[in-house]
Amino acid sequence: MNPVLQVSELQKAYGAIQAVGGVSFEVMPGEIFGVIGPNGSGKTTMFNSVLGQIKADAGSVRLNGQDITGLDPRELNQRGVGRTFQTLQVFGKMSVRDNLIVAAQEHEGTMFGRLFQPGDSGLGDKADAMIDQFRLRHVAHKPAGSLSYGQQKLVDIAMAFMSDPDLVLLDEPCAGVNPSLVGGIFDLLKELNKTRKGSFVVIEHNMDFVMDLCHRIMVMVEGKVMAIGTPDEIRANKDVLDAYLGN
Ligand SMILES: Nc1ncnc2c1ncn2[C@@H]1O[C@H](COP(=O)(O)OP(=O)(O)OP(=O)(O)O)[C@@H](O)[C@H]1O
Repeated sequence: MNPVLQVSELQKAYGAIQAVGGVSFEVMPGEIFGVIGPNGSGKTTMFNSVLGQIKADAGSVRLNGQDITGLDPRELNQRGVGRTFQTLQVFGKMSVRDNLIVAAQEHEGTMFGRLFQPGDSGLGDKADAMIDQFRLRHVAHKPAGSLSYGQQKLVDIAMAFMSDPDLVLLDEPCAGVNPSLVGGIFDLLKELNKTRKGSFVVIEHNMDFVMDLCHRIMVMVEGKVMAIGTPDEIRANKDVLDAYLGN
């Protein structure tokens, strides 16, 4: 089996700070791959370099064997890579349903939805199916900005899945979410992984969430990979316990 994502020797510095110092890992088809590490260990910088949000200084990124190093986020989206951000990216004044339609339109390369009120453009059924899967039916026609933070987070995640991506990168899906909604996000990601057979990369500080959700986990410390392994291997790793989990 060939990896979906292959990151090799990725590097990114901000002046004297080596935010990402030669990170390599692979994500296999259908795998949920977690990324953990202390604040400032380079997780988001690594993500943004993989996703073309920022330009890496060195290293390469391959998607299904093809070199995608340096492609911009729109090109990546059209090649089947979805993402969520640490901060919400929903359009507050648009309805939940229209947010989902716009996300799919962007994948198809039309800016129509951003420029005008989106019509259905054949994507309404798909948006409705996603709304049902994410249990958002009761708020589907409300402006996304009027929803609770946790519900907006669900909309944000649903938007990433509207393009039927092979690979989705989720940056802290639980951050700021009321604990009562965290279980819902967990169940959804498990279900999406099973039904859509996509691969996910998940940055998350919630240890129970990440340990239960992920097949393998990478630990980053000071811009480098300290360990990659199954949750049990990571829990038992002495270096990881000393540097991170034991705190
Ligand atoms: N735009 C930037 N300019 C300068 N330094 C930056 C910038 N972005 C990140 N850094 C620095 O790079 C290092 C890695 O930051 P990064 O946000 O990638 O870590 P992180 O592991 O995602 O942290 P957190 O868990 O807090 O989100 C930190 O020292 C941070 O201060």
